[in-house]
Amino acid sequence: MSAQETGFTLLHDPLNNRGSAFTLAQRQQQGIEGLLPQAVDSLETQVARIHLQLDTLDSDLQKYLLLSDLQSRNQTLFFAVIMSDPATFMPLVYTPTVGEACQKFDHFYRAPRGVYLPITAKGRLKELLSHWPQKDIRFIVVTDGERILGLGDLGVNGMGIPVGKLSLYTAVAGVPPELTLPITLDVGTNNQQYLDDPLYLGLRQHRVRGAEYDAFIEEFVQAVQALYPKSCLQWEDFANINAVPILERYKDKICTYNDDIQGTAAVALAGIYGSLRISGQKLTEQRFLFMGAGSAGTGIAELISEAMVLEGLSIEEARARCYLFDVNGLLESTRTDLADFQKPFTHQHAPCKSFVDAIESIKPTAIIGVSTVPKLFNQQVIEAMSRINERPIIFPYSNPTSRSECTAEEAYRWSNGKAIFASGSPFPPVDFNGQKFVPGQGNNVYIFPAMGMAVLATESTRVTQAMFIVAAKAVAEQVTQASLDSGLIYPPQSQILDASLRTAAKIAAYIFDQGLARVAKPADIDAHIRGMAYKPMYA
Ligand SMILES: O=C([O-])CC(=O)C(=O)O
Ligand SMILES: [Mg+2]
Repeated sequence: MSAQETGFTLLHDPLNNRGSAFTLAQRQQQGIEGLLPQAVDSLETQVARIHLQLDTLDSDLQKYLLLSDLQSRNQTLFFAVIMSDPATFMPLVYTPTVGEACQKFDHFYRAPRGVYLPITAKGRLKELLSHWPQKDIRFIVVTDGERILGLGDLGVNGMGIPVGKLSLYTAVAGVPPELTLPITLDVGTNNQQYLDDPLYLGLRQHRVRGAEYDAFIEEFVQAVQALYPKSCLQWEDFANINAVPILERYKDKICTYNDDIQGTAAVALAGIYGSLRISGQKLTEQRFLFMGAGSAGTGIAELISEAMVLEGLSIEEARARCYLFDVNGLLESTRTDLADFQKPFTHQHAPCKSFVDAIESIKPTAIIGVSTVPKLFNQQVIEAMSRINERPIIFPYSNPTSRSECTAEEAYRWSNGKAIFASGSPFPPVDFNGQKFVPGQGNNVYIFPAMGMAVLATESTRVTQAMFIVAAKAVAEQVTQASLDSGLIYPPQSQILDASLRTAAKIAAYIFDQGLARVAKPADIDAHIRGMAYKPMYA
């Protein structure tokens, strides 16, 4: 706790508040004796009290709100609770519950969190950013709220996503919370429901586009660079039209990445590597068909292609093994409605409007759903995949659960237990034909916190595509044979902190080898990272 901070303000500072765990000596020293009941709790007792409070609530949204209030009151306790049982708490502070929390953010708004930068403040972004109390910021997750999960344009209500992602940087990979900063850029919203809602909290105008938007982003990037020169900027849940050009513009200039494009790509690649351990096949033998042709789909396709190049294919041969399908059908060379970023995956093929026909013709070994449209992997689709493949790879990656292309139960049932399955949002285990299947969560949460920890430990100047391939391999390597036997192709969530620290160490080693680090290489990278990792304890 800081020297000047005494008394009442200390009890209202979430970074330093200990609530009922302040010792009697601390209470006397800080002038807060009498402001708390007499008992002095251990952190364990405080955690048990929160568990008890959560048990009285029956909706996940209520639990989310309780945890969010706790985060604004006592951060140590918040992280101690989340880290006490990540498999239980991740679905509450992250997908799927965070999706519902974002949709209703303006109705349930309590304490402010993070920084809001409206386009009406252009020219003054540095000033607004400087109001954030912490000065050493290493990770920023920023959104403009236009494509929140698969839920679409939620305007400033999207702030739940940067907040949730950064909580996981800490809970899942040990990045100290005071080094993180969630930001929402408010350029308006095209969501009429919000524009008509008197409780909506953002600018009441349609989204700004074009040169004015680009200039706003540029001013924002410059302000971040000026105030936080060691920070890594993570773009999150921007619409394709902005996500792709922003990443292109900045990826070779600053330490930055797009989680939806690159983080999702890496977790998909990890899932493919894991699946190949089950099927015994080679990456270069696979054919991928994507449902959805946005930046997540092309991002995965590109990273898979780059990984195939490492195994001997040319980039053209590799991309030729990745096909995309969207609302207008298969991406093929007669289509005239395609964007530049989709063209590398647009191949010679007859026009095809039916996904099942595309499966019959292309004979993919894997289908990956990034469409945000639920139920597109229907019985016919899964049956077709199961006819063509001994072990079809079925990845419905859209989030939250309500947008998933199919459920785990459907995939196992319709494939007669043959599917190698992973989904973007979590599904519970499935009993089918006397066998228990544990579906993996193919979510970028296996990647972005680890990437953050690696960047922190190395002060890397860049985040490169190759770093995501290293991350994917590191995640897949850790999956045990026992997990694979139950169908689980990712490390179990109960051990996600340990898994992320291992992944971070692998990425960090690569960063040092590539000369991208701004700190000297420690003798033992693993120990260095574990030593830096945040532990939820009162200092
Ligand atoms: O947040 C998640 O669960 C994964 C993700 O980035 C998205 O769906 O946009
Ligand atoms: Mg996202």
